[in-house]
Amino acid sequence: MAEASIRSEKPKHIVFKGEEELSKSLAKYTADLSEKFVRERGAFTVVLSGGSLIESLRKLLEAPFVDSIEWARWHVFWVDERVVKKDHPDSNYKLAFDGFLSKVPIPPGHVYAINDALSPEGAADDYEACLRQLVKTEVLELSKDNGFPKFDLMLLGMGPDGHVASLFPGHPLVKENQRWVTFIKDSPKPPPQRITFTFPVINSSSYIAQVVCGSNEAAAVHNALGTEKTSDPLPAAMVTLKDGELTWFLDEAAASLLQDKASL
Ligand SMILES: O=C1O[C@H](COP(=O)(O)O)[C@@H](O)[C@H](O)[C@H]1O
Repeated sequence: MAEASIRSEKPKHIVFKGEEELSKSLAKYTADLSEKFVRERGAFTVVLSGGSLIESLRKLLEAPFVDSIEWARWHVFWVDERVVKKDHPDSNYKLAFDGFLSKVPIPPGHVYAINDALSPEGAADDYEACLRQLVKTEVLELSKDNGFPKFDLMLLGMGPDGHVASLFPGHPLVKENQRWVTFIKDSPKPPPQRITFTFPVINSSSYIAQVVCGSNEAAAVHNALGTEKTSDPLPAAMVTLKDGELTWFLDEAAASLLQDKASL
């Protein structure tokens, strides 16, 4: 089992006056990384969350980003997905498709949704097999450090309880350290059946933007960005990159309980 990651220092965090400013900055950050990875290796592997994150990506759909990004080089994945049909209101794929993916020319073959005909176990196995195939075709790289897939950018949200992906506080899945993709049938947040990337995959990323807005999340942000040692950290506090860059994008409401909350 993985040890609970304890940070020695606070990760980088940027506080914005409001969600509008955050969204603009997130678009530039994402576009700059797209340009870097397309130049360096001809592809950009991007992992999306569900929830409010998708709305915060809206500025990518506007000038100058929408015209300058090489969308054809993007490969899009989900850090977690609800095991429902792709046209179900709870589907993270549907949320991203309706609000973002249907508005940009990413080739449909580069959008890796789950197989919604399978059980949670089957869908997790199938998604992991898909990732392994993409390693063979060199779309996806492996971490030299631990052999887990290394995505270029993960765009993560966080729930008010401090969960990330479908990794919930106190749930044994936070300790999974073998699988790339696993499943949960008792998610405390509905719907109960989901698949999720595991922490070794999340923590092998090159870049992570942890995007959090609103006062409902303020206590979890305060907890997760603290450096106090605890044997039972929030999942959001377990996002930690040894060989990558983690940046928290916060609005003033989400940062309201932090001491250093000077905003841009
Ligand atoms: O259930 C989920 O919740 C989290 C957080 O969502 P938010 O609406 O509070 O931002 C999300 O990141 C995850 O992908 C989703 O499945």
